[in-house]
Amino acid sequence: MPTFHLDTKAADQWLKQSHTDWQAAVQQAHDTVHNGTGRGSDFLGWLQPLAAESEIVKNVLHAAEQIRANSEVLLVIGIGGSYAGSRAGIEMLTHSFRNQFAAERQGPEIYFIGHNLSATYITQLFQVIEGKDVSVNVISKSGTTTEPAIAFRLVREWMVNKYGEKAGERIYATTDASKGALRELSNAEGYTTFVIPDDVGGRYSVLTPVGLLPLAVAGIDIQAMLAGAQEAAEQYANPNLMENTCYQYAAYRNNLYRQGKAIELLVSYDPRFVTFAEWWKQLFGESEGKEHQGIYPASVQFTTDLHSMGQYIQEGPRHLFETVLWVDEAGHDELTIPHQEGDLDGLNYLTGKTVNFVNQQACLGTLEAHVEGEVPNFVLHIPELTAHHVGHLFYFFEKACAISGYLLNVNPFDQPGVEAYKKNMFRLLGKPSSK
Ligand SMILES: O=P(O)(O)OC[C@H]1O[C@](O)(CO)[C@@H](O)[C@@H]1O
Repeated sequence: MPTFHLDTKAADQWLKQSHTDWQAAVQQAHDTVHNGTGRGSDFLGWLQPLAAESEIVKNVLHAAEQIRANSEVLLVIGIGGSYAGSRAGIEMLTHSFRNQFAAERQGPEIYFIGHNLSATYITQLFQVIEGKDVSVNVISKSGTTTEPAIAFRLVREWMVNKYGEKAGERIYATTDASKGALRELSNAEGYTTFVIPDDVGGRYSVLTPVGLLPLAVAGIDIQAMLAGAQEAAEQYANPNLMENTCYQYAAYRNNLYRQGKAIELLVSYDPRFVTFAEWWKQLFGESEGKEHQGIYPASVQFTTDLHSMGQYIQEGPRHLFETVLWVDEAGHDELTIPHQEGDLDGLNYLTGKTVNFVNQQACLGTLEAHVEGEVPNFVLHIPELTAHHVGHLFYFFEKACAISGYLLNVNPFDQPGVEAYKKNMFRLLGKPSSK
């Protein structure tokens, strides 16, 4: 089977010259993760992906079938790690215009809510779902996060107005096994619930019921996804830096950081990666940005952003490096550039070429230009956007992030900094201390 690999001359050269310097540190980070001896080691539950045939997965599939059978819309309520992964997976693996394109869509329309406090977004979403049959998956590990809690209160009221006593049969809660307001409410209302394991933090939870239920409702083969994650877990359990692409990525980015490259751009050449980049930013941003350290994770979409951020990347401050996601089999090779009499737009030199070919030349040309402009980069080759490979991809970055965090000497599993805004917001809102 074609596999994930890293590619660029600079990274290869660095690896050949420096692997011995980095091997000891990588081995130490590997042991810290695998022996559970580091800071945050209570949160290593993601290291072994769920078995595709497990009871949990069967229950998720059963709930997804129910939702697909009786709903025109699924509302997914969550923020951060309780939302970005499933949205990313759906965007990578289903039709680009899924919600608008009933003929192609497998399953209900899926909308996300609870990841902002925009009255406009919420109001307009209620307009979109008016008159439709709706199910709800409310997701919150803590069960107390303000944004999804407010959204759920509004959605619950809407559901009770529409379905009365039967509203609860259409509400699925994914939360802690025993604590938090959402758990208490779910128990009181008798919702079907799924558990976010104690040892999996929000940003590492996409391959638990957090991500799996919305993904399954979208018609994605979650068992193939878990098999891909399992493949990655085995492949990246090898501590040898020369043989482990995931560890090479973790070490190389730390090496660049030590040379003053403080910003990493995740680059993709397909809008299907827009939300994946958001997921990746949370993963690395919350994991590494602490103790006044950490690479700033940013993202760009090419070729779109070559016409906006391209200038900055080429000639701005030299504190950037790029990680390019490239899909080897992009699909739709049938889309070729037609011949036109007169060649008034000057494009006949491309007659018969696929759009994918042009995109690839754009990528190669950009890589060359950015290397010349002192923006180091490397390419992660993804064989194809299938459920299997996307499961592998999620795991790749989760593992890389844990290793990278330990190489940076921070706890990759906590996020104390996010409390600061909440404290102020609660004071401004007059939240009682007992709540
Ligand atoms: O699932 P919860 O507990 O609602 O948290 C959502 C997100 O909020 C954070 O706790 C940060 O505010 C993230 O770590 C998490 O992914």
